[in-house]
Amino acid sequence: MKHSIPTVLTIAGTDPTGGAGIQADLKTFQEREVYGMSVVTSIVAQNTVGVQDVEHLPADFIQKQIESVLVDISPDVIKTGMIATSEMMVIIAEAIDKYSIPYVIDPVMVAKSGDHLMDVNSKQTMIDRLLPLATVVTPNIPEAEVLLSESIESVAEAEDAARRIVHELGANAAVVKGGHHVNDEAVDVLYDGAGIHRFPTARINTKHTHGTGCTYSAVIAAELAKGNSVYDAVKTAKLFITDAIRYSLKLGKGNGPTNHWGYRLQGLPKRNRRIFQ
Ligand SMILES: Nc1ncnc2c1ncn2[C@@H]1O[C@H](COP(=O)(O)OP(=O)(O)O)[C@@H](O)[C@H]1O
Ligand SMILES: Cc1ncc(COP(=O)(O)O)c(N)n1
Repeated sequence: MKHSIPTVLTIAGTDPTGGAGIQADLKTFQEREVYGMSVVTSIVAQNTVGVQDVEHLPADFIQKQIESVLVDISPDVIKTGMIATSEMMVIIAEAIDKYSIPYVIDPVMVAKSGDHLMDVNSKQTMIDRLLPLATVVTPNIPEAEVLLSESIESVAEAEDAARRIVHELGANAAVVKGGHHVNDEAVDVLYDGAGIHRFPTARINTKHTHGTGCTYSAVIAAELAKGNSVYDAVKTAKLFITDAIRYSLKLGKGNGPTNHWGYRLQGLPKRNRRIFQ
């Protein structure tokens, strides 16, 4: 730990409805009791229904924001979410490399609404420049399929994908998340370079999963900043996101946000939970 408290910097896009992106990351950092900082890559006009418009910040201004943070309060961990273009990826990779900071990459490509958040032509830059720097990469099934150019139909294939992302694409560890499997379990699989670990939970029947991936990777970044192992960080992230989905807030007209303090409700008497169910 570099400072009096663990510190994490997120570099990502925004969600004005507060369920995904930078806003979800900062709420999660606060819940995990690490000091959160943020650099905006793109300003997204979006809500629980979809993405209405996107304004990308110039890459050199993203670089300026990163430099402002890094020269002053150097984070224990950097997390990235939405990075729309190759140019942005190169600038971010250069900063992470220059300052040698542990790095969690959530390779955000398409929002739950189906809107594209990453230019499809920048996939190779993500693979060449960002993945080799990653302490952990957290693709969902469609993202792992794009990274590896292969389809994933089962948990065994997800395990294989996690291994390949480490051995062939150079990440230190990979978690392939199970939210997109069509079965009654949501199984995340971690390959940490030494072995495979499965994190299964029952699938919760809800449409309120906006920002699950952002929240999950933010927990991993927070736990790594505290000095925990990748295995323990993923275990905490899975517990945290399961309660965030279970106690979701039923906000919005579409796929609503999760409840970033849901895990605090575990163990409370049932009557105190009623408003969340
Ligand atoms: N309906 C669900 N029930 C339980 N867990 C879920 C559900 N949907 C997603 N998850 C969990 O939420 C986390 C994020 O997964 P996923 O939805 O695949 O990512 P993304 O938001 O990047 O698409 C994972 O831990 C996954 O297992
Ligand atoms: C700025 C930003 N970053 C990421 C997501 C993905 O969120 P989801 O988990 O709903 O796919 C998003 N909707 N907006």
